[in-house]
This record gives sequence, C-alpha cells and structure tokens, in this order.
Amino acid sequence: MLEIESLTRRYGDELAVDGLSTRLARGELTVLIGRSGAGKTTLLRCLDRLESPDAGTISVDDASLAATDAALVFQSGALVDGKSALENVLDGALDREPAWRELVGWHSASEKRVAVERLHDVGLAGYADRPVEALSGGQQQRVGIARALHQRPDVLLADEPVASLDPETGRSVLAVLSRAVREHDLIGLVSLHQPGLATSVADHYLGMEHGGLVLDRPAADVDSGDIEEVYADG
Ligand SMILES: Nc1ncnc2c1ncn2[C@@H]1O[C@H](COP(=O)(O)OP(=O)(O)OP(=O)(O)O)[C@@H](O)[C@H]1O
Repeated sequence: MLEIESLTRRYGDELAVDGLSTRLARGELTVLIGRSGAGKTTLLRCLDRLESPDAGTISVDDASLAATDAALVFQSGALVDGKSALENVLDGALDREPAWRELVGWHSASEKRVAVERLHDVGLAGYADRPVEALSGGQQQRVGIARALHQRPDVLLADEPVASLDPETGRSVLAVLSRAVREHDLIGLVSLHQPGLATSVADHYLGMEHGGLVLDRPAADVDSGDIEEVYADG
C-alpha cells in the first residue's frame, strides 16, 4: 500500500500539489487525470523523489518512501541512443549496483539474464541487441517500462507514457504496464491526457484540479461523466 498524507509542493506562491492525501493498493494500476497544470507531473516527481515535498508524508507498506522504492517511465522513453535495448534496461539499475560497476558500465551475467527477462515481460525478448533508435515509438516505450521494472521498484510510475503514440499503440503500451503491475504486484500510477485509452486497464482513478484531488475512486465506480467533470472548467 502506498500512502500519501497531506502532500504539498509549492513553486513560489503556486501550490502545484496542495495537501493531497490518498492510498493506492498493490497490484493495481491507477490512472491519474486532470487538466494541464493540475499538478500531475509534480505529484509523480514527488513520488519518484525527483522533487522534495514542502510538507506531507509518503510511505510504502508503512515505511517512509525511499529513493529506490519507485521507478518512473518518462513520456518520451528517455532512452540512450546508440545503446541497445538490453543496455538501456541494464543502465536503469546502475545506481543500485556497486559504484565501480557504474564507472565501467559492467554488468554480471545474472544481471543480464534478469534484464532479458524484463524485455520478455514487455514483449521485446527478440530485440535485446537492437539499438533503441531503430525501434518504433511503442517499442521504445516498452523498453522504458522494462528499464523501470529492472530497478525492482515497489511503485511503478509513468508520466504521459503514450502521449506521442497512436491510439492503438498507446493502448498496447498501457496493457503492458497494467500486466507488469499485476504480475510483479506493484503499485502502479500513470498520468494520461487521453483517459479513453485506459478504460480497459484502469483499476482506480485519481483526478486532480489545482493541486488537489477531485476524484479518487475504483474504476468500477467511475463513468464517463465523472471523467468529463475532472476536465470541466472549475
Ligand atoms: N519547475 C517549476 N517551476 C515553477 N512552477 C512549476 C514548475 N513545475 C510545475 N510548475 C507549476 O506547477 C503547476 C503544476 O504543474 P504540473 O507540471 O505538475 O502539471 P500537470 O498536471 O502535469 O500539467 P501537464 O498536463 O500540462 O503536464 C503548474 O501551474 C506549473 O506551472
């Protein structure tokens, strides 16, 4: 269980996240929606420890959230061109390995086997040696998911992971994310601008407005009117 209590992050006078509290269950994919500027990215960055909250607490299974508990999938994949899919997955976990390995970029055979398994998880086992720039946008996002999984997180975060993909590819990438959350029993949180793509994979919805939550409900209790309301002028 991920517990967020009274989380606040301000930029100058602006409250990007305003006293937000919620709980997210393991093995579930939560879809985070809200208009531009509502605070979605700031919330995800606080959860990934890229931002320090000004107030509030975040805990996983009753322990304070540590930097290695969460992994973030970025909008554009943020992969390293010139490196293979496997190397990109392996590099994702470098900061969890001894410093000398980070320096020389050396990975053990067992670490490589695990990384290949992560590529298998996202349907890319046959693409391990392919330079990432020679993969399609959807395949690159899958490598980004495999790389996040390779960090062995408790919390899998994704910020607009399908924004640059066509709807069908976007749906398939979201299906990969949702399967990974279930199979690895993770706490999944993904922000989306096109919530229609997520209807078949969302277990829960969070809707943000002005840094706070205006929707926090299981997907079974959410209809299209509830989603529209999150995007209505408020
Ligand atoms: N680094 C920053 N410095 C100053 N203000 C910021 C910074 N990052 C975000 N903000 C402000 O905080 C608010 C929330 O921004 P955030 O990026 O979290 O929203 P969002 O819901 O992710 O928007 P979008 O859907 O457009 O990505 C916005 O008003 C934004 O201008």
